[in-house]
Amino acid sequence: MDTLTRLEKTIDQRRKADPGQSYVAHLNHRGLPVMVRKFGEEAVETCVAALSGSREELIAEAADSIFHLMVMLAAKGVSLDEVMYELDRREGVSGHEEKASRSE
Ligand SMILES: N=c1c2ncn([C@@H]3O[C@H](COP(=O)(O)OP(=O)(O)OP(=O)(O)O)[C@@H](O)[C@H]3O)c2ncn1[C@@H]1O[C@H](COP(=O)(O)O)[C@@H](O)[C@H]1O
Repeated sequence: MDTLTRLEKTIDQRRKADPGQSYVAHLNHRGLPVMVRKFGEEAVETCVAALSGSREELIAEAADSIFHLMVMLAAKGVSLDEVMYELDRREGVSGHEEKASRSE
């Protein structure tokens, strides 16, 4: 099992755990707006690290962003498979091509 699949399973198992024992449960207990805000904060911190941080800081912030994105997706009932399916669907379609097809 790959890292993201294992993380998705762990997040699913911890969602309803004791918020005092589990950070995932703590976020779920606080609700969707907090999860969304945390993801937004981590995404901005990733941008800051990309512009002015070290390579190690960028890796750490990227990991925080992915973790918080996955917590938010789980709360919305969206699976990793669905996101991977969407990426697979786009495979081989140039971003330029896709954008042009939208303006037709
Ligand atoms: N991958 C992660 C992971 N990445 C980041 N974080 C936590 O995300 C938080 C982000 O840092 P912040 O400083 O922004 O948060 P904070 O200020 O401490 O918290 P807030 O009060 O603002 O919510 C930190 O507490 C990190 O420890 C993670 N917490 C958990 N996981 C995974 O989730 C699993 C389940 O965790 P628990 O639910 O805690 O058992 C773990 O085994 C890990 O695999």
